[in-house]
Amino acid sequence: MYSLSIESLQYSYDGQAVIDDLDLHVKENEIVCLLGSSGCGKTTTLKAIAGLLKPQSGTIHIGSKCVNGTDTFIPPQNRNVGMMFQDYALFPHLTVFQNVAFGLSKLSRADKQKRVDEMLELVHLSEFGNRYPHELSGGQQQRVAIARALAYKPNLLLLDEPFSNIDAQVRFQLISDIRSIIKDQKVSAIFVSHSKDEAFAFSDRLAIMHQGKIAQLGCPTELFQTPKNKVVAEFLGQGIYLDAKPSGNDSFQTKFGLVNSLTKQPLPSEHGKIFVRPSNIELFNADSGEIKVNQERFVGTEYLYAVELQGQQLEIAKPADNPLDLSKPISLKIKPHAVNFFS
Ligand SMILES: Nc1ncnc2c1ncn2[C@@H]1O[C@H](COP(=O)(O)OP(=O)(O)OP(=O)(O)O)[C@@H](O)[C@H]1O
Repeated sequence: MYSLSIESLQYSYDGQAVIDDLDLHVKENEIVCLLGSSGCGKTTTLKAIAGLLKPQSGTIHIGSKCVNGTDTFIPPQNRNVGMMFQDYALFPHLTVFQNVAFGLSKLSRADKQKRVDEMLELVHLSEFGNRYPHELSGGQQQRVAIARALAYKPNLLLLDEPFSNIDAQVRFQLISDIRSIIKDQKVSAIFVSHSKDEAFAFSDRLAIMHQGKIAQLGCPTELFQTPKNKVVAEFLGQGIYLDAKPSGNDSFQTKFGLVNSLTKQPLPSEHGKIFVRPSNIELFNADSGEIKVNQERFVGTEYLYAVELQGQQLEIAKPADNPLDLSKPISLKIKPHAVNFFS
């Protein structure tokens, strides 16, 4: 069974479709990231799941329970969904203990104490129960927010850009900590982000959103190696398109030589384009070569060389201990990789 199933969801603001026939299925104990550019409908999707807005059509099931359908609309407080947002929204006038206890009014005093103690221990803040939010660091506040969201044992956790206010130096440690906490608690979660680095670190599968739809759902390697379309390929990182003609079922003839693919697939015989990321291109000094470097940049462990290939700009790295000699001819080769071909 899925912990969340969304089918044919439609939502418009003032007649303008923002979610357009969206389908999404999240497995039990799975963390899925909704990843996409600004305005593609990520937050609106979360709000529809939480019941903070009412979609015009489509169905949403949380576990086996229908929370949104033709004749059904379960209000947010009855969906058993935990939420955690960018600004943490801790109550400033309540202590850490009181913040975590906030949603537990139905429990007896002793059960409440036990549950909050468990939660604070889980997020390593047992010593901080009497502090107020302003007496905590950003990362500690975020851990209180996760403790509060998990305290009443939600079936599903919704996280909207929860790490964007956290200092970059501690962000990835916090992401790893919160991921472990969610996995320990065996809760499914939907996480909204702009950042693919955060998404890779935090989630099991990524749903790339584009114009109100899921363009593709899969684990990071699957999306990288077999993007269904150009939107997905480009969203996951910089690259360029090169004219290419398939040759056999695992190589492509390009202006820069034969490119071997590590994945075999039936290919059409006509020309198309391959999407090549800078990491798949190697620059080197040769006896002859036509590659012109427009700019060289030293960034510590490597040099970045700005080049133009078939009218497209990109930066290609070389290790700092093996730089190019710009006074000599430069050539390139495209390394064997899982080639993305588009007809
Ligand atoms: N209350 C509203 N009234 C009208 N339009 C809205 C409203 N809220 C959002 N929108 C529009 O709906 C679209 C989707 O917004 P949404 O907040 O879901 O995007 P998002 O993918 O979460 O963006 P971001 O990454 O910038 O937070 C945007 O074009 C936005 O301008």
